[in-house]
Amino acid sequence: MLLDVKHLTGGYDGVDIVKDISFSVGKGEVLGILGPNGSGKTTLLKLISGLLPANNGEVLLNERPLSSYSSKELAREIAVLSQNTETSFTYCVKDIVCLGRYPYQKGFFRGKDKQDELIVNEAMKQTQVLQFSEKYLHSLSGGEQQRVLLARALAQEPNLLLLDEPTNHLDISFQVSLLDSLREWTRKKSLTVIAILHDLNMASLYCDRILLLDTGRQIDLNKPSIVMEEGQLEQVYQTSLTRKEHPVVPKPLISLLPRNEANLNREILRNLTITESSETVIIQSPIQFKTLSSAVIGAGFSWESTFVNRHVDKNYNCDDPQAEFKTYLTARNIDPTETVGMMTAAKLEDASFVHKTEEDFSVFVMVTAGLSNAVDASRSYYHHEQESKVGTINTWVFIEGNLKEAAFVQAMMTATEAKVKAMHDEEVRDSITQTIATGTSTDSIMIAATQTGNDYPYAGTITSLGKTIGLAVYEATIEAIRRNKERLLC
Ligand SMILES: Nc1ncnc2c1ncn2[C@@H]1O[C@H](COP(=O)(O)OP(=O)(O)OP(=O)(O)O)[C@@H](O)[C@H]1O
Repeated sequence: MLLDVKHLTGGYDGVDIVKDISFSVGKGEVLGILGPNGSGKTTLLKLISGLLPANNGEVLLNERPLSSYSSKELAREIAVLSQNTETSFTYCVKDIVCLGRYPYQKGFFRGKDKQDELIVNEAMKQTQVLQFSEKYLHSLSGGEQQRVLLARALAQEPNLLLLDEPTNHLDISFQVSLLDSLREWTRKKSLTVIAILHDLNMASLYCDRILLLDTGRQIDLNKPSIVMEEGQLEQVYQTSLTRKEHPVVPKPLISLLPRNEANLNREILRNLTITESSETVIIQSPIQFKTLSSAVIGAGFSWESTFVNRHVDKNYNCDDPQAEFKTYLTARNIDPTETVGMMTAAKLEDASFVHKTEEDFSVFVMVTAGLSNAVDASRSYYHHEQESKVGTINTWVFIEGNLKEAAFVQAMMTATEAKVKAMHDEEVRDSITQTIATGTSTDSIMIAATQTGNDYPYAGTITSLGKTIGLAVYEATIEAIRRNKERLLC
């Protein structure tokens, strides 16, 4: 281990600020320190760097007590980028970065050699401050000063880099570039980084492990996916927040919840405006619903307030239906960025609507069913060619409640199972296999929740929410199927 911190306790004027902290950091690791204001993060960093003497416990660097290092020796091992940028410098940028080479100078009057020049240049290149070489530090912006001081720390060629809010003054591009560079240096040069970060998501994305502090105590030390547990962060920061997984990399992301967004909002389902014509069924809401859908517009998870089920001719064929649908919506003054849009060749006059109100929540379902393309999912393997027939069952489920993501997925399963049962009970058949169909080959579904009111972690078939979804979707699908059958008979 490069660094071992054992039962470290310390503070100011005999008052212990950080208490009994223990952890080890290996070569090439990035350790993030998180915690609320005043929780002791900077104090801990000062104790680790030797700037502040410990009242108890010890810090071992390369298995040697910190106190056994001379100050020059220590400067070759540890570089510190502290929170307050030193704007009082009257040196130019290059001279400041050169100060990073001081621990390597042997004689008092010995100047910089070629090696020093190369290292200083490289550090300035990596932090993108070469263009400021001849400028004075105080003439630069806060973010530029921050990068110059980081260049000085890098010029020190330390094994351990201690950073106190290194992204403080940086815009998002420099934040990402700095943290990307840190990651690269840890891999290539076995540099070890301990960084105090305030941005939970940056910590999640860039740290191997996170040390979480609260009132000077070690609350957790683990990888981000474990430390960044919703309840634990809410407790430590005394703030409402919610955790989601990053859409691209396997790391958690934290979103803050503004207080007024958490208000109860009952009766929303009764305030939906439904406009029906042969061309569209449009449902509009005064609030945005959180939706999970397989729609042409607004697929996946999103927040939407307008829901459009659009009739298209059975010969509708378009290379880019998404672009075409967006143009269609825009021409009708409907904002595609707040819309879930589905298409169907089914007659929209046959749409069925079912509303169920329970004590704690309500569910509203709309189904349109065209059946000519009905398929048995267990035997669709025997469909050799893509049939040209068009038929779609579009199912919309609106829920008044606060659903966890798992509940969205379960609501989708429950609604699908209810649809399949309706197909079974109405004996809708797959025209190729002649077995009972389970749906059509182009079915689409949407679960939309107000995210207000009671919490629903689950929506499986035996939960109170699942029971109501199952019944409402079943009834609506049966009705839509019967109307479609009647139309075919006429
Ligand atoms: N030089 C000092 N002398 C006395 N008390 C101090 C000194 N520096 C900090 N403190 C106190 O120690 C406590 C922890 O401060 P510290 O700066 O370590 O917290 P922090 O977690 O880094 O906070 P922040 O997120 O606000 O930067 C605070 O209550 C602070 O007032």
